[in-house]
Amino acid sequence: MTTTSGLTILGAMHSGFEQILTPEAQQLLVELTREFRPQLKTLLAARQSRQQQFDGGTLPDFLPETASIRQGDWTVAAIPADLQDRRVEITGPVDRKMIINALNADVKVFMADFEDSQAPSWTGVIEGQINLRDANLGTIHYSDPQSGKQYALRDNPALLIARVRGLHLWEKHLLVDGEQVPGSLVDFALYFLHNYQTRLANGSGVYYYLPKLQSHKEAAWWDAVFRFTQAKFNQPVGTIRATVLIETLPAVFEMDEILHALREHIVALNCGRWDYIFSYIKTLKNHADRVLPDRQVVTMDQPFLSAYSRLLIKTCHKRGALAMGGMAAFIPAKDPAANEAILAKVTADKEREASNGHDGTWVAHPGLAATANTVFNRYLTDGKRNQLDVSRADDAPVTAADLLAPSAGERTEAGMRTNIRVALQYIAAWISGKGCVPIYGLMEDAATAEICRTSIWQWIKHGKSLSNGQLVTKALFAQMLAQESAVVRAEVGEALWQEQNFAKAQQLLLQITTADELVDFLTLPAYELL
Ligand SMILES: CC(=O)SCCNC(=O)CCNC(=O)[C@H](O)C(C)(C)COP(=O)(O)OP(=O)(O)OC[C@H]1O[C@@H](n2cnc3c(N)ncnc32)[C@H](O)[C@@H]1OP(=O)(O)O
Ligand SMILES: O=CC(=O)O
Ligand SMILES: [Mg+2]
Repeated sequence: MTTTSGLTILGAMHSGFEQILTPEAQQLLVELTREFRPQLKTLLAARQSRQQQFDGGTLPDFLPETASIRQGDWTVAAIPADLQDRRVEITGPVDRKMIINALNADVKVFMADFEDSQAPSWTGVIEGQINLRDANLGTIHYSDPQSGKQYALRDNPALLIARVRGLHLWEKHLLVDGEQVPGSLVDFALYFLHNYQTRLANGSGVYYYLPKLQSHKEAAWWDAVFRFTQAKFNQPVGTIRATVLIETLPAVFEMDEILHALREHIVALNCGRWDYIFSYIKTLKNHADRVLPDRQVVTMDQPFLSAYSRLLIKTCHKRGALAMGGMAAFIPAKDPAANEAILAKVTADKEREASNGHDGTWVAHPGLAATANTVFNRYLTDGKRNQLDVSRADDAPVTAADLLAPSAGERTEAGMRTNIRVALQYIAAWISGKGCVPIYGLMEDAATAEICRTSIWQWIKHGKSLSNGQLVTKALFAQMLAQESAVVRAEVGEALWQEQNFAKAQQLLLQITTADELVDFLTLPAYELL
């Protein structure tokens, strides 16, 4: 259907969708797309040419042309009162029940996710906007058809921040001038339009998380999008506030520049560790001396990850921005002894972040909020809301070599087989519309699944051997994929195997892992199947 505004809507207009895709929303999408899509394409092309340099042997480094920004004396705009204390944030997809449970959890913030934990099906995207609108209005409720349990918001729910899709994702159900609209702009625009009045009436602002940026020029693009939107709705600069995930290897070398480009809108950077590990693999995919070991040993105490966390804190605090920690992928277990072990691991992870100087952290599940609170409450006593006073100014400088340091650890047959089973199950879930799933006791989302499949691709590319002496080849992978698919088929049962498109997932995993060129994001070919 092509509307009078010039937007073509290819997705079905289910009941209630007209409240989101209103004429005003359509107009905003058309204007934003016409204004910002051409530059976005240039930025995406720049990612490719920069990657060609890394593929040719160049290593990422701090940019000489922006040295004056790094050396300059400046800070970002003051942080609004309701964003000062973010000691524990829960994250999760924009399903109705999850939103209510997240906002009711014992956390300061809920990051409502259109990215790593959300498969962007048409209904998921638009229903997500309905759900967030109702959440901001305070009217959201849900009745579970299976259990009959009723869900509604508690008093003083957590603060809501929406994470939009990454710049690489397109919305195939919406066309402007015959071409797809950037998914990032769809999520941004619809969330702004349907919530800014409610949020401002409540004395707050419109808050976003921005994922997967690769350069300060992309940050400047977002800054321009914010300015355009604020001006259009006669709202002052700073109505919109952003937290930027530093979760790509190129971006870690441009943290000052990203803060500077967004200085009137930014409040924090966040260590998105899972995408960061994925990006380390992808960016350095041709560098035989930087191939990572098993995913299980790439933990935050690896030198390159420790350097990343410390430099992010130092950079943010120097500029007056918060430095958010990231996600431990553990989720609670039913068995009490197993759960105790999980809580101990989460405690250790959060302790490392808090003692480094992070201002807050993420949890994947409400059952982990108390554990994370306990750790951060010990650092935030006597009315302290954050650790902006921890400057790390006396630390030895974090160098490019520190940020790129190779990781010690084995590549094992068990590690490779686990990667296969996890990637297979995750892709099957994603193309069936579910972007975050529990697999073998861990939270798995787009970022963690990317690590699984790119690790194997890189082991094949560089002819790495496993600790048992087996050479990792395309043939070995294909053989293990067939074997592990049979294991998963037995584990999930025939009905789910058929229902969740496991055969398609198996085919896609085979294709992207044995391709000569690394596929940029698994969600790009997977989106064709969604
Ligand atoms: C790399 C990154 O980007 S990290 C950020 C992206 N990832 C995420 O956001 C992870 C979000 N977490 C999740 O989606 C879920 O925790 C999962 C899928 C991993 C596990 O969910 P479930 O299988 O439902 O777990 P479980 O059965 O233990 O849930 C118990 C209850 O907690 C709720 N719950 C679990 N996780 C969350 C969450 N993140 N937010 C809100 N509620 C949650 C469930 O809805 C369920 O509620 P109910 O008792 O009312 O039915
Ligand atoms: O988005 C978070 C990450 O770890 O990736
Ligand atoms: Mg991420």
